[in-house]
Amino acid sequence: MGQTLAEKILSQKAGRRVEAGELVVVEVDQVMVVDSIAGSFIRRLEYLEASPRYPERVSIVIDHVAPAANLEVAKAQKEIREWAGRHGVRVFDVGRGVCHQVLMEEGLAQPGWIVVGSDSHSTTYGAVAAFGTGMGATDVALAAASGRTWLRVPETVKVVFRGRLPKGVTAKDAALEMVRLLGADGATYMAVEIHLLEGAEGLTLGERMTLANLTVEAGAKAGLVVPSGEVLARYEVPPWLFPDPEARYAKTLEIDLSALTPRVSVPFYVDNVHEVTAVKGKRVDQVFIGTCTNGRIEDLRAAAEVLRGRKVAPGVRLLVIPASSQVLEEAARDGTLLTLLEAGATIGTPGCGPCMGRHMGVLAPGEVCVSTSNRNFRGRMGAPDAEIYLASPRVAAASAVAGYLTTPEELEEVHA
Ligand SMILES: CC(C)[C@H](C(=O)O)[C@@H](O)C(=O)O
Ligand code: SF4
Repeated sequence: MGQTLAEKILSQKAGRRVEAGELVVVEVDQVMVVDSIAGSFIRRLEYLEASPRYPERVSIVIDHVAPAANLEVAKAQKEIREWAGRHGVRVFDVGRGVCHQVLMEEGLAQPGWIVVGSDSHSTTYGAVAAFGTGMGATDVALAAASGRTWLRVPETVKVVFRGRLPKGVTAKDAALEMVRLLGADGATYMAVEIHLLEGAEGLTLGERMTLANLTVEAGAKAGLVVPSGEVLARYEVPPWLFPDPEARYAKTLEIDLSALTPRVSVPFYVDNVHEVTAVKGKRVDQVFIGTCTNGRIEDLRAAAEVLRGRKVAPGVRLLVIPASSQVLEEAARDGTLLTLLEAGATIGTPGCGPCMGRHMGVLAPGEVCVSTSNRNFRGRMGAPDAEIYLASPRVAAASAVAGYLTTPEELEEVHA
């Protein structure tokens, strides 16, 4: 019988053929810990009187509250640096960027690897068919201490994207549509295996990251994109890392990219996805372009394209936080940054920015934010009644110019 990608990766790592439902103990290729969880992670290791078994397989990223926003955070970050120094663990410090973007740029997620992260969006590594998964501080600490972890081999949902995206429609819209169809708990503890067919293979690495990133919003344990296109060109993909035609799936879902329109996820649930036209005209106070979902150079360029020669509407704050220092450098080099600044954007330190409501753009009661991130839960960015609408960088940029939720295409019509 055939195997899914998740079954194949876990079989390789377990050294025996395994199937969905079985328990396995596997070697972990990379353990990723973020600043907010690092304190608990260190405490667990201290409690066990343990240190990382393979320090070179551990990365700590200071990204969620970076630079430190207050004394407590500053002390916690100091402890991280000191502990990492003692144990020979690498730290990506303030300004390097969002954990998932940084690990990908650093080549610390490779096809067929298992990456255990202290962060739920560790599914992002599935863009290169790495089994990336988020776990709590205790499990992550045990993975660091032993170099291994245990997993129940997940069932798999197959999601097939066919065709090419129409002009003005993005991978974010496709990802939101996937979450809508799956539902917020539609893939709980399952692997989402993404097949790109009939033109969809053209999706870039960044676009694949956006898709894999959002799979966790349907509850996925991992989101694995079948390697093709740019991934085959840029990575070494082992020959076994392709799904078998007879693999068994819990369910299959098909999405026709060529028929897609711009989407928005309406508060307070990520799967509450509608066409932008359904909520068009919603007043906006803040627009946030960034995060592990959509803070890459292509996202900043897409926003700049909409903003070129235009100004952010009076009273609207446009925050742009590049996902990494590399993205920021690239944006500085190619002029994207200047276009954003001329339009009235505020640029923040690469990292998570206000995504989690900890700093750099917290929302006041009653405020409305259009964000390119992945979560719009109640209170996520500040006040419990503040509203977050999740959309693509294009829609976010157009909304910043209009002062209300809209698409670039509708902006054109208004101005014509
Ligand atoms: C802080 C971290 C644990 C958290 C996560 O797990 O995802 C954050 O990144 C988020 O997006 O909510
Ligand atoms: S950018 Fe947002 S979603 Fe991504 S890791 Fe940071 S807080 Fe989590």
